[in-house]
Amino acid sequence: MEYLGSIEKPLVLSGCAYLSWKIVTHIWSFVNLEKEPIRILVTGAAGQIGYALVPMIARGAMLGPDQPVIIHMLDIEPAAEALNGVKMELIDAAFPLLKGVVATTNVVEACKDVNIAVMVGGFPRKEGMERKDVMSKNVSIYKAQASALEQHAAPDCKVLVVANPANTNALILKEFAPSIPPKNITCLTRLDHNRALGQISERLNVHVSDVKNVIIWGNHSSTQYPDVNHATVNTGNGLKPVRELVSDDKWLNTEFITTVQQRGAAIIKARKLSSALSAASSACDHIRDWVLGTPKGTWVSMGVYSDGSYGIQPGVIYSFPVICEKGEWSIVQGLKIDDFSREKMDATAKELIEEKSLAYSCLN
Ligand SMILES: NC(=O)C1=CN([C@@H]2O[C@H](COP(=O)(O)OP(=O)(O)OC[C@H]3O[C@@H](n4cnc5c(N)ncnc54)[C@H](O)[C@@H]3O)[C@@H](O)[C@H]2O)C=CC1
Ligand SMILES: O=C([O-])CC(=O)C(=O)O
Repeated sequence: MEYLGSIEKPLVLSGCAYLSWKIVTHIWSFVNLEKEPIRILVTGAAGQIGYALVPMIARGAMLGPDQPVIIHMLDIEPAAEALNGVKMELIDAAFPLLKGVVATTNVVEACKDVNIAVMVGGFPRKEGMERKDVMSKNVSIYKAQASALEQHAAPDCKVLVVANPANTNALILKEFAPSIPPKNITCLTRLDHNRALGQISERLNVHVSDVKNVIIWGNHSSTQYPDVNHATVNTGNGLKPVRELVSDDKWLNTEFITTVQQRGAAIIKARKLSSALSAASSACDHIRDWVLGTPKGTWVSMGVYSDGSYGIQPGVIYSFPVICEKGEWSIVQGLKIDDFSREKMDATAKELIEEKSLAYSCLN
């Protein structure tokens, strides 16, 4: 600056200061720019999963801490008063991200312009029942709600079916909403995936976030196959295969599998109610990863329409390992499948094919 005279120097300095101030305010205006709210439908919102799920969504657990949301809640007429109570509590909790609440028993109003639909509404199974025992009651709900979603939701709406039998309800929804792209219809097996991570973490006494890449194949039922053949643990000294660390194939091939398969029943036995907080939390995980992407090197399990990968015939919603990027899931390809896995993957596929024909017979 030596070459500047006493008049130019203050002018240049104040010019620089002005420019810096402009840059800072410009960046700040971007940082502060509030995103448009996303509309999220929760059906069965007056039920126990709904009651756990809506505050998680309103707190940002599903779409992140800077994403405003408008929650649409649907339930049936007998639950209208309870639903209104949930709405009152959402207002009372003064969630900063919550920009609006629609609480209704009208399916058209509920589906209007929603970007994400979490379908929890239905009848839960009770102690001693299999998930397919609630089939006849629930598939007809999913047939009816398919057309409402197709006609009134946002065109790119992402759908997650939670209510049981989750895979088959999702399939019925897909079949009766032909204009919704099949890739936008999924079902929840993330709870099973998280349960498998939890069991490994307990067994190895490592933190659950250090365990990754378990797989749930197939149906969200007692035939599902929780597979650890590709799972790893971050030991702090690199990634090690779960099989090597557990070093007990007998446990991994028997008790581990049945514990995960039967965990829903164990919760029902203990609580006399089905899993609600873990189901709600896993539903948030499912949508968050789908919309915002899976972390690099990590896959998750999602029930998606089979494209024939791993020899699973198209025509069923089957849980696969997926990675998500830019709002799209894709099935992880090329994993080696041994004979033990093959048999279990086929058994759960067979159950889904049977469930499909049972579902259709319930609808006729
Ligand atoms: N995929 C998964 O990982 C899990 C699935 N589930 C399933 O989720 C479903 C919900 O479970 P909970 O919340 O415990 O049951 P819940 O009985 O407490 O709540 C279900 C709600 O759905 C409502 N509902 C019934 N018919 C409806 C309709 N046509 N439209 C809108 N709402 C309707 C009910 O009035 C009730 O408020 C069950 O089918 C259960 O088996 C439960 C846990 C995990
Ligand atoms: O077992 C049930 O009926 C509820 C459920 O789907 C689960 O907890 O996984």
